[in-house]
Amino acid sequence: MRLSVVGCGYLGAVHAAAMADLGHDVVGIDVDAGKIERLSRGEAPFFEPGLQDLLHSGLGSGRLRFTTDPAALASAELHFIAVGTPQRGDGDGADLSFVDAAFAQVLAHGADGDIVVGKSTVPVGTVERLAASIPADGPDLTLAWNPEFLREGHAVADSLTPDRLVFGVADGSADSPAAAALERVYARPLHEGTPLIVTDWATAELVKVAANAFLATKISFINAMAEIAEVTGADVTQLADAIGHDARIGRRFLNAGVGFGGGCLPKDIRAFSARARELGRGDSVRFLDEVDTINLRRRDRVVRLAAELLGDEPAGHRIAVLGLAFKPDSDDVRDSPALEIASALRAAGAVVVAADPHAAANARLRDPGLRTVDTAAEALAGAELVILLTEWTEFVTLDPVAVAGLTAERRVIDARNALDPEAWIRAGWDYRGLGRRSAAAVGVS
Ligand SMILES: NC(=O)C1=CN([C@@H]2O[C@H](COP(=O)(O)OP(=O)(O)OC[C@H]3O[C@@H](n4cnc5c(N)ncnc54)[C@H](O)[C@@H]3O)[C@@H](O)[C@H]2O)C=CC1
Ligand SMILES: O=C(O)[C@H]1O[C@H](OP(=O)(O)OP(=O)(O)OC[C@H]2O[C@@H](n3ccc(=O)[nH]c3=O)[C@H](O)[C@@H]2O)[C@H](O)[C@@H](O)[C@@H]1O
Repeated sequence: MRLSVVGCGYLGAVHAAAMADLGHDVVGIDVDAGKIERLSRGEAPFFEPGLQDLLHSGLGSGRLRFTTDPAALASAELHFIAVGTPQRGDGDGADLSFVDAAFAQVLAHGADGDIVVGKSTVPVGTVERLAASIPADGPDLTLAWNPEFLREGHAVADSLTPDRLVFGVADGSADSPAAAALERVYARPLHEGTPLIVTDWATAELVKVAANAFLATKISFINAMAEIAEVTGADVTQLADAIGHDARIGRRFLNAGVGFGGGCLPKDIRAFSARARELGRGDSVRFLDEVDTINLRRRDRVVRLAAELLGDEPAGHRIAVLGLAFKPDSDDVRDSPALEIASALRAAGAVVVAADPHAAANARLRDPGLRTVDTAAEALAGAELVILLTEWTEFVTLDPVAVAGLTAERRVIDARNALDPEAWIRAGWDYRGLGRRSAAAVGVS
């Protein structure tokens, strides 16, 4: 099929390349000329494992191209909208101006019979509003919403072999032309057995925010347990292992630490709450405000713990920060707990030296005064405190014996509970996890 993807960011660039891999003719459109230039050269504009190869094969096949020209929409019969829906500057709700602008472009360049498929995460009711906005003399477009569940760092596999597909169509019927068109788009994964749910617009919109709200809740739940563990001497990692063996609970997304960040979970739960309030159902998801509060409290906890370990005054002390991205295998620093903590410690006067394999440049764009270095060893040199904030493999596999010689003091905060406490304690470190058992209780002398 002939497809367009409007918006080529973390979601759209991967989606465009994945659609070409599924055998479609795809044009990716973005207003950012620099991004389009890099994509057209086969260069991923952000770090995402496997994306570069997927781009190369798409461009090489002749089935994938990128442009800033919205007139290219005319070459496609089905248009994916993958632009951003960030938190509004003046409140918790989603800023839909990019979605509206992208839809206006499709209206301007699309043709009768075209199908518009939203992938951006939007508040429930958005599709209905867009459909109602089509002018009487506009093209006869059909709207569908196909929410995306990819995870950064796993985006290629998640796009090529999703764990489920959700098609939201006007009448909620699998027999509708829009559902049939989407079945052709996703013929390969559907043939491979990917579960499909065809539903109405509102359910499809809600599925997406409900999924992210559930994941965020799971993380804040375990972080709340970490807070209790901290005052009782219990160990939250063992607690997570123990409850996670119950298949009804499951161990995934029960890693306590510094909490969730990124361009999605934080803004999506806030937008969901804001939308529920608009609908007069704020009470139904009020717990999400608590989920947000618990999450943000974990960042403060790390800043306070750092101060405590440095004699209550971080000013002037050298701190090695390992990790700036909101999660490993990504260069994304949007609402990154790691970056926020590094910046807060700097603001408190600490001499912060940070390392991240891929996110340092993005971090410096947001905090230009932040000192970054290329390797963990450089960050650790002379440090009085080490804080692990993003669990990149190269950080969690550091040898505590070998790196002990680099730092001025052997103090480490494992803000992701990703290190082996016993190994670090045995190597002479004052190890602090978040909600993990203390050195004495681990039984290491
Ligand atoms: N990043 C992720 O892992 C996922 C994101 N989502 C959702 O997908 C949407 C996009 O998210 P990201 O890709 O992370 O955002 P992003 O900010 O990385 O990408 C958005 C892109 O849209 C472009 N854009 C804005 N207005 C445009 C227009 N009128 N025409 C063409 N391009 C335009 C921007 O230049 C930018 O490149 C959001 O709603 C997000 O919640 C959903 C699932 C996963
Ligand atoms: O809507 C989106 O954009 C996406 O948001 C998340 O994906 P992503 O933000 O890429 O990353 P996650 O793997 O979900 O991690 C989110 C945050 O939670 C944190 N996290 C995750 C798991 C955990 O156990 N503990 C924990 O603190 C991570 O460090 C990270 O900061 C969802 O997992 C995707 O399904 C969804 O498509």
